Amino acid sequence: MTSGVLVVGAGGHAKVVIDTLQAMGQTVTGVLDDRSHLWGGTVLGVPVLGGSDLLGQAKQAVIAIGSNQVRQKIAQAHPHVEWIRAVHPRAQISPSVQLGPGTVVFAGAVVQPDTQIGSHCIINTAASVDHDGKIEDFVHIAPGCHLAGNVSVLEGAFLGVGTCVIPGMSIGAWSTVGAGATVVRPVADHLIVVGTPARPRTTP
Ligand SMILES: CC(=O)SCCNC(=O)CCNC(=O)[C@H](O)C(C)(C)COP(=O)(O)OP(=O)(O)OC[C@H]1O[C@@H](n2cnc3c(N)ncnc32)[C@H](O)[C@@H]1OP(=O)(O)O
Repeated sequence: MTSGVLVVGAGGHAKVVIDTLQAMGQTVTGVLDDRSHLWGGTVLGVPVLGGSDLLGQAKQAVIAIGSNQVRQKIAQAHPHVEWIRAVHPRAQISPSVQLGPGTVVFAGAVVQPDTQIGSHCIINTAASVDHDGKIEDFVHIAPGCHLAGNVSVLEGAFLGVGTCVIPGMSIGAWSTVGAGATVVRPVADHLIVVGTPARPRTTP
């Protein structure tokens, strides 16, 4: 069993996860990535040890991959791993907030009272989730998003950078909200919406 934390994924998102874990005082012992050309390299000075099959040796790990589908697949394939939370010391999280295992919250993010955040979510840099939010598993809320009170984001949804959501809205499962959109009506499952007000993207 490897001591310290393993990080799965060797891309840009992994750099921010490693930086966040180190800011918490955690020791990150290795990075895992299935792209074999990265093995033997480093990410922020942390060695890339091999592929995700090495998770079998992990005690604690975080999945640092932006794709919501890929995080779900890896988490489901490795139920024995202790998925830890990575919460930057300069994120502000109300004590009443519930955070699921494997979820990461980056610097400058604010999560207000009685919000529930599921497993393997990403609350990215300087995003805010206001009171009574319900964020389900495998959601990614990108940098600078602002969710007003009582917003629900269902499993696997992705909110692009700078999204705004008015109070009480629901974002459907595995939906995508384009960068800079303003959500003023509920969004159905498996939809891509863009713009202000956000509307389903029309394809030519
Ligand atoms: C730290 C980090 O980096 S975290 C990562 C954060 N990432 C993001 O925020 C990315 C968000 N992604 C987007 O907004 C994307 O543009 C998506 C998902 C909405 C659409 O992506 P694609 O399917 O590749 O769309 P594509 O680029 O082909 O554009 C298709 C059309 O939609 C329009 N469009 C794309 N994105 C948007 C948007 N956010 N708002 C308004 N219109 C948009 C394009 O202008 C284009 O219109 P046209 O056909 O009239 O020229």
